[in-house]
Amino acid sequence: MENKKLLAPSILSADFSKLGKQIKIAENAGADIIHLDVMDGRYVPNITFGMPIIEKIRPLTKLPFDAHLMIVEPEKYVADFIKAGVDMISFHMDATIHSHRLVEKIKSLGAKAGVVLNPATPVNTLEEIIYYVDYVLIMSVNPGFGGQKFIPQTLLKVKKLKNLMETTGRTDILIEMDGGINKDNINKISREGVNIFVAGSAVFKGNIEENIKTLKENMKI
Ligand SMILES: O=C(CO)[C@@H](O)[C@H](O)COP(=O)(O)O
Repeated sequence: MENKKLLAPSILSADFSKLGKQIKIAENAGADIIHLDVMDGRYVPNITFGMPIIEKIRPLTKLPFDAHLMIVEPEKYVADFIKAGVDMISFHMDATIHSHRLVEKIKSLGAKAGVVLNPATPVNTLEEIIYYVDYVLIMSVNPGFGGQKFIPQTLLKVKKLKNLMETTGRTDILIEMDGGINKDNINKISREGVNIFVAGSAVFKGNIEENIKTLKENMKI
C-alpha cells in the first residue's frame, strides 16, 4: 500500500456558509476523500456536526466520506453515520469498551473501519485489533481543533506501525495521518509511508484549488 497516496481535506476548516460549494471545488481540484471531524464536546473539548449535515452534503459529491469520530460511545452512532452516507469510520479505542465488536459492526454495515492513535497513544495498543481494521489514523496533533502545529515525534509511529503491519501480515492496511499537515511537511510524511493525508487549514485557508494542487504535487515521492 506504500504507493497509494490520497488527499483528504477536512471540512472542519471550510467556510460553513459555503460548504457545498467548497466541497465541489475541492473535488474538482483533485481531492480524493472528504474527511469529517465529528466532535461531541465530551471526548474532545469541542463540538462540530453530525448526521444531519452529512446527509445534506452527501448528494453533492461522489468522493468517499471518511468520518473521524471524536465522540464517546461511538458504537451508539455508527449505524446512523453509515446511513447518512459515510464510507469510512474511525474511532478512538479509549472511547468505547468493545473495540473489536465495534470494528466488526462497522464492517458488517458496509463501511471501512479504522482506529485512531492520539499523540500519546503507543502503537503497541494496536497489537490485537490490527488483524481486523482497514486503516489506522495517526493523530499528529491532539484531537479537538484545526490549525494546530504538527507534532514531529508522531511521525516515528509510522515506522513502528509499518513494523507491526509486517509482523502481523497486515501490509494492506492504509495509514492515515491528521493534524498540522501542510505543503512544507507533506513530502516528508509521505516518504515515511503515510497513505492518506488529512489537511484542513492547508486546504481551506486561501485558494482551495491552488492549495490542493500544491499538496498533491508535494505528496508525490
Ligand atoms: O481531527 C482533527 C482535529 O481534531 C483534524 O482533522 C484537524 O481538523 C486537521 O486540521 P489542520 O491541522 O489540517 O488544520
